[in-house]
Amino acid sequence: MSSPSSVTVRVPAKVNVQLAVAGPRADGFHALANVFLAVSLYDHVTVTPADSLRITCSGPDADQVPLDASNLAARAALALAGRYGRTADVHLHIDKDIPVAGGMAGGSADGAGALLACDALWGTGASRAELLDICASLGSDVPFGLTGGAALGEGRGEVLTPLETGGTFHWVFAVADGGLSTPAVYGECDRLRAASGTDPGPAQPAASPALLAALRAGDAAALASAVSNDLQPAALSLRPSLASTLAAGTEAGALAALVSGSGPTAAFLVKSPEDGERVAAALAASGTCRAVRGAAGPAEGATVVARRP
Ligand SMILES: C[C@](O)(CO)[C@H](O)COP(=O)(O)OP(=O)(O)OC[C@H]1O[C@@H](n2ccc(N)nc2=O)[C@H](O)[C@@H]1O
Ligand SMILES: Nc1ncnc2c1ncn2[C@@H]1O[C@H](COP(=O)(O)OP(=O)(O)OP(=O)(O)O)[C@@H](O)[C@H]1O
Repeated sequence: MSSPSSVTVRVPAKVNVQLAVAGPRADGFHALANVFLAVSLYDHVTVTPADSLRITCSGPDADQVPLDASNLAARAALALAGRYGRTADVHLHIDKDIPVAGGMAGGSADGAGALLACDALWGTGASRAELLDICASLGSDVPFGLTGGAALGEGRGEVLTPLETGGTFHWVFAVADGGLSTPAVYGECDRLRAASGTDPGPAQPAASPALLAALRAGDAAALASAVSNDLQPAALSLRPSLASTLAAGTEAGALAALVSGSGPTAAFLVKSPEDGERVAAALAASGTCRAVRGAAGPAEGATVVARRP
């Protein structure tokens, strides 16, 4: 079979339904019990052979995306090329729908998407385990971009165990004006704990049995009672206005309101797509966020959606 002239991969955003954070490790990372759920907001990464590595980006937040070698899509292409002794002479185009620096792992999604796209373009024949290993070298959230669905991330979040889900969960996301830096939010979490004398708990936090049962049962009300995010106080400390976004969604009838990962996107679990529309309209009218998006999870991980001959 001849190699394709271009490959497009679709890759989802994530919300963390549980994010339990231990104290800082010696390497500066924090051990996590990170329960990821992929949701139906997607970036598309298209890779085409070119004279040298080049990146372009389209979409509402495209101006906030770096187009140099620091882009996770470029880093993924270079890492795969390096492993297979070839050059990464490709044009990577990112069609971006995932909010940038919003706590929804958009950059990580692009890393996973570019890796799968280059793998298909070059026909490297890399195993799933090799691809996951490269993902983990790129960032803690990147392996989950490849697998999607629902998974428990341990270690710094890169050691994944797939989780069973018994149904579809509906969400509304309130996108904030401006992003938050992930290291700054972890740093603020450490600072707040030290200042208040809060014990960061066990060296390796555990997933909540009630939360895992709710996911397995597809029970949105039970999931709403079990969600938690240890980074939420830190995100609120750095972005106090987030409190009014969370309150607006709760008042509008969301089952649960929480910060997505390191924020500042606010995530609202709702009973149904119809309830989602009501909550979305109330959030849009509240003036407490820049944009509102509905989505559902679990969503499929990185998937080749087009392969041009
Ligand atoms: C907040 C989450 O999005 C939740 O899924 C992730 O933990 C962040 O994952 P990520 O963006 O892929 O982060 P990485 O690129 O691996 O690390 C960026 C920085 O975040 C902090 N970091 C990240 C992951 C982790 N378990 N502990 C950390 O302290 C570190 O300061 C690190 O230097
Ligand atoms: N492909 C990419 N898309 C967006 N940002 C990228 C990309 N590659 C690198 N970055 C850099 O990463 C930073 C974080 O962007 P990203 O959208 O991944 O944040 P995030 O969703 O908060 O991440 P996470 O949830 O994994 O902590 C951006 O400010 C940008 O400088």
